[in-house]
Amino acid sequence: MSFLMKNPKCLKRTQVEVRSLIGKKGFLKEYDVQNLTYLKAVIKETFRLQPIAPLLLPRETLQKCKIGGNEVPAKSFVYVNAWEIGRDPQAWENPEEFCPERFIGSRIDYKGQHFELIPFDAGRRICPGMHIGATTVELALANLLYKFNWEMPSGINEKDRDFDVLSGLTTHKKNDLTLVARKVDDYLL
Ligand code: HEM
Repeated sequence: MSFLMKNPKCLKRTQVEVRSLIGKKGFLKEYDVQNLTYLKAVIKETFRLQPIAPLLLPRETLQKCKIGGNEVPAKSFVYVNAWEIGRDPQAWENPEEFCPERFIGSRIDYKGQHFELIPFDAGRRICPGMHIGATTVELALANLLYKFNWEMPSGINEKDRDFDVLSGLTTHKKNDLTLVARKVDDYLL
């Protein structure tokens, strides 16, 4: 929601997609979100810019090895910086820009096959809850956008919408995102 409030055109496009696909159905179920291409792209773009575990989980090397040409002694802690990888200019065009469109028609996904996008990590220890995690986020966002129109409270302006996070293994917003939700009458949907 923070990224969408900062990018009203993306908010509008996501909302139009959700409402036109779901029509007057009243509530979205898990199987509905499979057809929400743009909303899925919004979530991928959010995972790219703001991975929930920015350094994934640390690993300890069992024996000395080489990573990217560097000698790493045995019993070293190794961190993979998913946050930095998601903003790598060699992998992404305009990496700092929130642009869900970059995923439309792209094969890049977060399922561990594309190392430029690894919010759930990759390989043997990839998050086993990846599908339920992503679906839960998709479903919650889709229903929030379906049922409500969203506005900034009066007196809050552009510069108050920050992306500061608290330090920790997982990302939590430092300052709450406070929004005004206006319920859309069913007959208007
Ligand atoms: C959007 C939601 C989620 C994200 C971004 C996420 C991300 C991650 C990441 C980055 C790891 C560390 C992988 C590693 O480097 O070892 C992990 C591990 C794990 N996640 Fe998730 N996760 C999410 C939701 C869930 C859910 C819903 C469940 C359970 C229902 C779950 C269960 C686990 C478990 C059990 C591990 C440890 C796996 C292992 O050590 O082999 N996750 N997750």
